[in-house]
Amino acid sequence: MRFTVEDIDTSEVARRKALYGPLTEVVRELIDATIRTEVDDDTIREVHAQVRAATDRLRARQSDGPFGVRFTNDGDGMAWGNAVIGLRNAIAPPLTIARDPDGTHRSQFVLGAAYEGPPGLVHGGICALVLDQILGMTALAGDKPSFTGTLTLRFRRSTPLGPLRAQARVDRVEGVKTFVVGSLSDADGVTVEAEGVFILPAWARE
Ligand SMILES: CCCCC/C=C\C/C=C\C/C=C\C/C=C\CCCC(=O)SCCNC(=O)CCNC(=O)[C@H](O)C(C)(C)COP(=O)(O)OP(=O)(O)OC[C@H]1O[C@@H](n2cnc3c(N)ncnc32)[C@H](O)[C@@H]1OP(=O)(O)O
Repeated sequence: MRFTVEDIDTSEVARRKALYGPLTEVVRELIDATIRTEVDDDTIREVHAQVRAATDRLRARQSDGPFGVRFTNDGDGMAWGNAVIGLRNAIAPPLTIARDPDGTHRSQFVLGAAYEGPPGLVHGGICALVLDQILGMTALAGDKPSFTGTLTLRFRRSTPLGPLRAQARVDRVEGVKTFVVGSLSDADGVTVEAEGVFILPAWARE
């Protein structure tokens, strides 16, 4: 598993965020534009060649596999490849997840055309993706890893594409198992309810 430490300080983290964040954002826009564009065929072919060329330039030097979760010397986690929150992942919406003093985790975000399932509605698997992440981060205690054992969802009504909110809180802890509850909501209230059992794996126990 790729948990690694990078020997970098806060200013280097900030420099990398300022460099890679805008690249990811423009690729995210490219994904949306690819779905929604109605320009003429020649323009599509030209843009295809330009994107191919840009991709080849980025691949001139790249890592062998996924980004992994990297920690700085200060112990800050850089989950920059993460599918939900990753700073360098254009597939990630991305979510910024804040923690209240009472431990509740919350996020407000917008899911656009790239997350569609039924017409105009969020794909059920995307609802699960977002909820797995926020419940999973809520379950994390200190630097202990916590893996989703079971995630149960109740889709109460359709989730429209657009502005949404998610929240999660720990319900109870039983030994190595943390039970977390949460929900996804639109402006009219809850659309999906979630319950998760997150487990400190055997290999990470003292
Ligand atoms: C990903 C964690 C990273 C953490 C790093 C920290 C900081 C990083 C910085 C930023 C964080 C960024 C992202 C992380 C946050 C969220 C990510 C979302 C979470 C995920 O996306 S994660 C991927 C999907 N997830 C898996 O890929 C798990 C595959 N699986 C396994 O790795 C094992 O299967 C495991 C570990 C689940 C259990 O294995 P094990 O050997 O440790 O468990 P063991 O047998 O000892 O059981 C102990 C007790 O759990 C009960 N139990 C066992 N399995 C259960 C189950 N499935 N459901 C309910 N209860 C279960 C038993 O019944 C017993 O209960 P009891 O004690 O009462 O008898």
